[in-house]
Amino acid sequence: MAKKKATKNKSPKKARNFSFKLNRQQKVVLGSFLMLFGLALLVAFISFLFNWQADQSTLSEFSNRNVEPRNWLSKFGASVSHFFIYQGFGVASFAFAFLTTLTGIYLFFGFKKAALQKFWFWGILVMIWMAVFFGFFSASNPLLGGTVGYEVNDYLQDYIGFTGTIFLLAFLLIVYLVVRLKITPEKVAVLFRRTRSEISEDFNTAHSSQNNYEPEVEPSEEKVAPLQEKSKPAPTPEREGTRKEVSEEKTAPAPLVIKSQDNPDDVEMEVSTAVEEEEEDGLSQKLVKDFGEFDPTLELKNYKFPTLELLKDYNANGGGITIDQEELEENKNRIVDTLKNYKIEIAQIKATVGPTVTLYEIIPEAGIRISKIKSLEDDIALSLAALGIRIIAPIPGKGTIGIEVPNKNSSIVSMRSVIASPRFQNAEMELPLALGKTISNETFVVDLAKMPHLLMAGATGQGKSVGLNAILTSLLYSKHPAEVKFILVDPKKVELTLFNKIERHYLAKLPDTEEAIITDNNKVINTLNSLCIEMDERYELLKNAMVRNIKEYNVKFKARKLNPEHGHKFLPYIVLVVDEFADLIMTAGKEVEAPIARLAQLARAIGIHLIIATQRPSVNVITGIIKANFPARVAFRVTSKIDSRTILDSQGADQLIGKGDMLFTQGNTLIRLQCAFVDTPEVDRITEYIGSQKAYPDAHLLPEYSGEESGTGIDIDVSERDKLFREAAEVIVIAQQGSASLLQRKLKLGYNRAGRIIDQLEAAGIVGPFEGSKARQVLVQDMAELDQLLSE
Ligand SMILES: Nc1ncnc2c1ncn2[C@@H]1O[C@H](COP(=O)(O)OP(=O)(O)OP(=O)(O)O)[C@@H](O)[C@H]1O
Repeated sequence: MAKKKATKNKSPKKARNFSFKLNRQQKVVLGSFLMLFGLALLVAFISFLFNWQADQSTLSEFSNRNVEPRNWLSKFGASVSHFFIYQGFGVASFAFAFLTTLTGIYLFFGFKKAALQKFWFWGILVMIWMAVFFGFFSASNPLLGGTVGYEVNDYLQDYIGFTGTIFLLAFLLIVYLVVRLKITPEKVAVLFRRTRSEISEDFNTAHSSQNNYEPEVEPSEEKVAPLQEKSKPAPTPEREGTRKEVSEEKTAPAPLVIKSQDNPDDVEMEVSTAVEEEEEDGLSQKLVKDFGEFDPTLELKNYKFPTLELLKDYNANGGGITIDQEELEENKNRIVDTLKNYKIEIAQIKATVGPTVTLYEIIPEAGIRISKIKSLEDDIALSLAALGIRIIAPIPGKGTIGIEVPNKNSSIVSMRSVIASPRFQNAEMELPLALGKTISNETFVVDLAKMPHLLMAGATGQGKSVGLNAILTSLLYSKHPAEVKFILVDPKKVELTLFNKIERHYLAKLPDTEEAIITDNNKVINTLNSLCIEMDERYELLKNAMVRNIKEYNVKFKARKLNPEHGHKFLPYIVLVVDEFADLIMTAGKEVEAPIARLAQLARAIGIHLIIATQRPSVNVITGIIKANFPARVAFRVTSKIDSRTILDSQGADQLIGKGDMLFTQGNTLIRLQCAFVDTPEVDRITEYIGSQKAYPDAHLLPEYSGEESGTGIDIDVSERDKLFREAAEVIVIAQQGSASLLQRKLKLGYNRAGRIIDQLEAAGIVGPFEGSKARQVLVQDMAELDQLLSE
């Protein structure tokens, strides 16, 4: 709109009214004049350097046509040069000739004028500086500093002395280098380092004599680009200077050419439109050029990722998978015999030995019904005298039937082995999780960002907590503290405490809370609601940045295309981990279910991911709405087929053997995995290693959420008051303490009901508004006052 308006206003008619607005022809004429005039000055100045003494006597006889100066531009050249060089700025006057020529070029080609103004501003300052600098030597050669240089230098020396003048000039030089050429000590250091490495590279490759000046420029320029991409310090000042000019020259004429082709008569307004666009886009490029890409890790730039040595190597002590030929043969024979008893002939059998389970793949003879084999599950288990046999009929995508038989001696899948595996190390994922190893002993890595939430279930002691630790460890080994934040909910109070050590690196919490790890279920509600606010804020940022997800947003932010002054900031991923979800649902019910469902439905695009673990995978814990939004699920061993169905929508989890044996699904197929094992001492070492490093001043703060209870104007109908309202009021007034937990204890209420009564008491004016972690103020002093209030 604005552009259109500007374009419309600048009609050619109007433009003609302003004498300083030149049309294209005028610009070309004036440009060519200035170019040639600048070149003439250059020629005259050069000639003056050689002939100034001989020509000096001719200056006073300008009108005498018989006098012929030696200057290549005759009388004009001698006079102008004398004026600029001798009486003016000395050799620094060459800058004037250069600036004039440059102005001509800009007008001739129609480049944008903003850059030109800068050239003149800085050019004149440089000219004066050089004149004063050369003023030191004017006594031996008056051409060096010119009269201006000599006089100013002399003047300065009178007042601040020789040394003072040198200091002043040195300071001005530094100002120029820093402000104009943007040279900083860091950049010089980088230049120095790079030049050194380039020299040694050149030395190593031993380029022959072809390696003259020109080809050398190319490769070094090429090297600059990737360096900048990687947000490393900017290129050398000289190169940067030239790059800037080149880019200005390259970008500026482009619109002109297009416009002049489009509409040759109306060049002026077209050019001004183009400049507007240029500057918008140019700013981010310039910022990236000047400061490199935004680096979110800069604040903790010396942060060191935990090393592999912190993890125990279980395979070092004779661990690892051992193939027991005898056991394999025995199991094979039993499978074949059992099936034979039921008249099922086998065409082929193949075994794949995994860490805890061996998969026997069988191809039955033609004409055998798969359901028949499936129904023999218990019989096969009986004949093999083994627990945890699972029959997969057929194995998806393979056309075979799988029988999984637990190994007599299972081997531990160490966290170290999965973290060190190339699959994890080279994973190009946003949030890689090394969950464990598959039955064919391949490391299994998934991207939490793609899941986008994970539901975990398993009976007590089957490996859930180890699984959660493995997930958190994976993220600690792959993500910088600036890139991911955890919110840990641990009602058991003991499982995740170790992560307290990394509070100021990796954890997020509500403002004004002391502990980052949430152990109180009541506080979870506030955190979840605060996360919903964070989600809404992030969506707003994404909308303003016109991107669809957090990845695109952060890429744009790193490229400095989003202005932090407009509220934009680098967004870390947020991973919410709830260790005992059943407990939470029991105490807070709908109040947690609603925000969890909302987050699960909407948070995927903005980088909030939920990992929810539960011992009791019953339908009132994992409700339909939660299940629908958690397509990725992990089941450790559960106690019943019904539990298995609740979590996986199919049986199988009840046939697992425990100790980290698990089934993973992200849709249709079930994958059997042995979870990576990470022990408490290992987690302790990792968190200690991270915690001992420099941290942020505080944990990542979530948006403030004051709690719904604080809602002013709670308007509750008297008829809707709880049956226990009066008793509750009495308890509160007697104790003079307005807390829901007091009501819970005294009246044996659930948290929800107690909270509702507190709301009603607030509406009745008996207690004050919600005050964060403090109990509410009781507004009624004694029972008499309460009686009076209630009778009213
Ligand atoms: N991946 C694994 N590999 C080997 N052993 C494991 C693995 N996971 C768990 N175990 C064994 O099982 C034990 C119990 O695991 P864990 O504490 O994770 O169970 P849990 O499901 O969290 O139990 P609870 O719900 O009672 O906390 C561990 O101490 C460990 O000995």
